[in-house]
Amino acid sequence: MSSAYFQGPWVPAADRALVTGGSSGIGRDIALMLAGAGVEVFVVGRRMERLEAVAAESDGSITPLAADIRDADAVDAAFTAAEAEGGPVPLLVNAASGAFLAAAEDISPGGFAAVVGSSLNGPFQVLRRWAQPLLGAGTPGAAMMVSSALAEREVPGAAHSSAAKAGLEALIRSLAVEWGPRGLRINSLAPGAFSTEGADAGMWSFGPVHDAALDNIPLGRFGASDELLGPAAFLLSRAAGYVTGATVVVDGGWHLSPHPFGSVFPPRG
Ligand SMILES: CCC/C=C/C(=O)SCCNC(=O)CCNC(=O)[C@H](O)C(C)(C)COP(=O)([O-])OP(=O)([O-])OC[C@H]1O[C@@H](n2cnc3c(N)ncnc32)[C@H](O)[C@@H]1OP(=O)([O-])[O-]
Ligand SMILES: NC(=O)C1=CN([C@@H]2O[C@H](COP(=O)(O)OP(=O)(O)OC[C@H]3O[C@@H](n4cnc5c(N)ncnc54)[C@H](OP(=O)(O)O)[C@@H]3O)[C@@H](O)[C@H]2O)C=CC1
Repeated sequence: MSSAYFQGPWVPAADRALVTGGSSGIGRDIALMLAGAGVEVFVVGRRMERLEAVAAESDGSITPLAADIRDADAVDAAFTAAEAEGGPVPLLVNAASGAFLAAAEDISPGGFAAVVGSSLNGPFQVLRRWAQPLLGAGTPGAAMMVSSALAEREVPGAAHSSAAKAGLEALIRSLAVEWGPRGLRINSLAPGAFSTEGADAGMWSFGPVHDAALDNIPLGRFGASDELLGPAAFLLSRAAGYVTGATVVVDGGWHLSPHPFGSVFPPRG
């Protein structure tokens, strides 16, 4: 991944970063972008072999750390490992999350908990554990949480995910206020529809939802992965030094659509 995203004032705000969800899709692209700009990166995900594959694409600057972000002890162990040599990690990207398409009445308590766990509770554990040593040491830092362009919209077929992402946005605003005076910036990057390994196997694998999304994006197409990298680089750079509690929406205008997910879910026979 090119370091060209970081130029001029868009210098990474620090030289060490932890990226959850760094083994696939959006998180992987961001991890490789940071590594290409000379940042030491720790990638976190559940499956070690996929993390190792991303690390192998770097020049040794990416270190894989396996953890499920829903497991507070595993999150603590990952940060402890990342902090072992260089101390608190000033840059955080949380891209890990999971969702599946289902009619609301078919979402079991376990299914709801799995999605909210990976999209709200887990990200909170990650943010809290990231912040604790920085706050203790008085070291500045910047976090970018990957939310969703539809966090404040209706998303039939993904009620659990949209509720969790709305909660994540609210969480970010509160933490930006609590931690801002102590040197931490917390923002969110809100993607619209992007083709990734996980989303293609999930959300976008159901043709009617894929097509309804496409029909409702004002710019008329899904986003290209490199179209997220510039906004991500900005939020993680010194150029964003006065930006906190903000959401940068990168969605071709999708959130402005009257019915962003259409009305095709649940399927009506
Ligand atoms: C606008 C778009 C916004 C967001 C987009 C994206 O996020 S794109 C990002 C795309 N990337 C990803 O999404 C990342 C990969 N995705 C994931 O990791 C999974 O979607 C996950 C979140 C369910 C993981 O949870 P896990 O490891 O704990 O998995 P588990 O197998 O142990 O199941 C736990 C519970 O969930 C239930 N359940 C599971 N699937 C379905 C289903 N299809 N149908 C119904 N239910 C389902 C399962 O039955 C069980 O409930 P039970 O039996 O206890 O009542
Ligand atoms: N693609 C899209 O159209 C959209 C994506 N988003 C958001 O963008 C982010 C990235 O999504 P995308 O790249 O598409 O998804 P992918 O499924 O391709 O990547 C998800 C990554 O998160 C990791 N992950 C998932 N669950 C956990 C967990 N519980 N603990 C630790 N790691 C986990 C996965 O690794 P592993 O499975 O090995 O754990 C993988 O590295 C997510 O927050 C998603 O909600 C938002 C709107 C639209």
